[in-house]
Amino acid sequence: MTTKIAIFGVGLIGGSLALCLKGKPGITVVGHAHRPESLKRIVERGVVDAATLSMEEAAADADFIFLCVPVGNLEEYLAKLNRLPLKPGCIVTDVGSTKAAVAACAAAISRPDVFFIGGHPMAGSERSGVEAASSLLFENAYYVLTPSPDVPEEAYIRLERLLAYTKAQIVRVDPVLHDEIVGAISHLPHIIAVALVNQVCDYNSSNELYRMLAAGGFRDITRIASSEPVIWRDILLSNRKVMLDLLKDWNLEIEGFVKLLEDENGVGIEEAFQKANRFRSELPERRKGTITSLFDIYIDVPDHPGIIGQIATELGTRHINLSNMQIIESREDVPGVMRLSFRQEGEMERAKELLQGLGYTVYV
Ligand SMILES: NC(=O)C1=CN([C@@H]2O[C@H](COP(=O)(O)OP(=O)(O)OC[C@H]3O[C@@H](n4cnc5c(N)ncnc54)[C@H](O)[C@@H]3O)[C@@H](O)[C@H]2O)C=CC1
Ligand SMILES: O=C(O)C(=O)Cc1ccc(O)cc1
Repeated sequence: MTTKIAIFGVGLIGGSLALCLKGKPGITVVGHAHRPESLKRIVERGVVDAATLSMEEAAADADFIFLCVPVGNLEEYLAKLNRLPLKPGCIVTDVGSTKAAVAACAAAISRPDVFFIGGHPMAGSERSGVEAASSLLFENAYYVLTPSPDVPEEAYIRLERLLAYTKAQIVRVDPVLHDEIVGAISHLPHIIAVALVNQVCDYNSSNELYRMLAAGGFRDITRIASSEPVIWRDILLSNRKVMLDLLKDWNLEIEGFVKLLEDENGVGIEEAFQKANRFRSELPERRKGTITSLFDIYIDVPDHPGIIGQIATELGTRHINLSNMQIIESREDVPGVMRLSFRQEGEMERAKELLQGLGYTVYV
């Protein structure tokens, strides 16, 4: 007996799910694309067993349907699916970054023999499209599910079992609460990153030195400003009410800083940094998969040819598996900083000891 999985929207998230599920015992993954160009990309990337432009064909006899399209298209996809002959017991789920709107919409078109369970894998990247998909994207990440109370436990468990292939940790959250929390920890940071980059972009139009001098710190905190505009337009509009409240609070935070500076309140500035430092140090360890790495160390490296090869060889000889290596900052007159990423904490610790032993300055 085969389990048919239909994935609508095989981009970063849909493609990563496809890679997690394809080839698993008894599973067939069918991808749906809304345009011939997208179909070609999915087939070329080889993430699905079969691909089609026909919604009907993709959905026919599917045991699970994953909607991995932009949030703004979820309602339309649900409405179209609702008109198709779906297999009794079929579970329809989505991966959208907001959950309240899709939950309301699914409730309005629910059918007794088909179950909708909202979902949101809390992993991703600023990249998009099937080319960026990875089977390891969800490993160790949280994966939120937001079933309505009338979804039978049997259906929830079936989905949870299937998602075990992603190696994510499933958490059950109320959809409205999800949007409030994710609004603060994901959507607000995206707005702030974009606003900051655009502020500097405007200054830069009268003086190119801004771009030239913008280095590590600016890049680090603005990575997510490079995220897909259509995906983020939809997320922010869908979570509009929550975002408006959060932005009011954000304005208060910023006004607080304005006041501290106006008053030349050094103690207050220190307190603000101490509070942030304390809370940040209590954040859970990074839990994401490969795209943002699990365990990173940073080392000062003199900027001379051969250094990358030397470090990689030292690690390789001791069978320490490196998942990524990146020069973050490199100038002729100062040491560069290299980021080494490991999938296992133990490997990171061994690399740290080894490199310290070889005389490198290592930071965690
Ligand atoms: N980017 C991220 O890091 C994360 C995104 N999500 C959610 O996952 C969903 C998919 O996002 P990504 O995979 O990042 O985006 P993506 O742009 O990589 O993929 C979107 C896919 O939907 C397809 N699509 C189908 N109908 C479409 C239409 N009418 N208009 C535009 N595209 C259409 C596109 O061809 C593409 O394959 C979104 O709902 C997003 O909120 C969830 C977690 C993380
Ligand atoms: O790139 C990052 O760090 C992200 O924040 C990725 C991301 C984007 C959207 C989501 O709904 C969840 C995760």
